Amino acid sequence: MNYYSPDDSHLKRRSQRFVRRMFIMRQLGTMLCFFPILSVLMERDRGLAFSALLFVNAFLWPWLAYQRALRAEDSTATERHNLTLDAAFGGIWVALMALSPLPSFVIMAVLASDRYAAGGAAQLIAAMQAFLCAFVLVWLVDGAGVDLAFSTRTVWLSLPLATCYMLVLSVTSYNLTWQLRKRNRELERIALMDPGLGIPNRRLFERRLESEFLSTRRGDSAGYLLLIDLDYFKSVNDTWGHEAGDFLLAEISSLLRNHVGLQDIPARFGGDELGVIVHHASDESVVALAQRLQEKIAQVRLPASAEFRCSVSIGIASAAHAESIRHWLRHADEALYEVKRAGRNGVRLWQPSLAGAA
Ligand SMILES: Nc1nc2c(ncn2[C@@H]2O[C@H](COP(=O)(O)OP(=O)(O)OP(=O)(O)O)[C@@H](O)[C@H]2O)c(=O)[nH]1
Repeated sequence: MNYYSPDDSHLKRRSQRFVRRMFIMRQLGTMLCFFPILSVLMERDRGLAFSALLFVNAFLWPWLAYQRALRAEDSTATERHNLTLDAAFGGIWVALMALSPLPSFVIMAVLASDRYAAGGAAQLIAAMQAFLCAFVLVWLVDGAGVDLAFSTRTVWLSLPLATCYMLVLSVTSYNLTWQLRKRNRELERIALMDPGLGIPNRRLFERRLESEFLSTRRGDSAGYLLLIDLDYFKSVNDTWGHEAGDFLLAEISSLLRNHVGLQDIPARFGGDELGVIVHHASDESVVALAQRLQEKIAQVRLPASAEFRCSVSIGIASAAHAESIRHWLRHADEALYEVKRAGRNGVRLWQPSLAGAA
């Protein structure tokens, strides 16, 4: 089962948003088309019946299409069908205008860009087919007239359609892109943060590790890596339960967030192991920072036990001594191993003499 696929209610909400957006665009489009088409129909003396039909298409059809899509089992598919019907109606009006060039081309441009924005190439092709079928049919039945003259009034009445509609379409498309970008950023944040601890996860940590390593290599900073491992954490779980273990990890993470420098990055390295990338430090200052963290962590208490004392082992390595990120990580691990080996609850800075310790 794919746990990440959207559920039915989510899909329904998304469909309804699409239908509402299309309703607004359709209302605006048909209203702006109404005036230039009416102008041409009047110039060609098409009679009241066509004007009435145009009125229905411009002002009633958007409501009918909206209700039809909203009530449908599959709103998105019905709305796509509505979009194709719009194109067919467009073809009918272009035929009845005897291809009057200005309104016809503006209507075709609006239909094409709108269909493409709503449903990509598939929607555009379906719309073009519907447009051409309706156009050819009505045009032939209507006597295949071609009237290339148009009045100044028709020109003026076509301008709002050519300008306003395109502007609204661009704004709508931009807003959608912006929302998508915002959602992507949120998804990326979720993918790179540890949900329980509110600090970066190992994936983000490794990315930052790389940029810190390169920055140290360039001489822009002096990066250090702290690997922090909780001592006897298994016994915390065994004695006070997994929830107490989670609580402890969360307390220590929030403590790291609050006590490392603004440019330093705390993260969950995995399991009960945490890490901090220190952006710029010296051997003395980084050891002092690790000891301060150790003291703070020792003050953390479990709600279930006042006697409980927490201790951590911290291995430190400088990026300057490493040839690669892998080496840097290994050095920190070797330093941590040394602390564990020496009885835990300590801080150790990697030195070349420790190479191969772990
Ligand atoms: N509560 C809780 N426990 C976790 C989590 N992740 C890992 N653990 C537990 O952390 C324990 C780590 O155990 P070990 O690697 O043996 O380490 P330790 O008991 O701390 O022993 P030393 O590191 O040698 O001092 C395991 O029992 C894991 O189940 C977590 O997110 N929450």
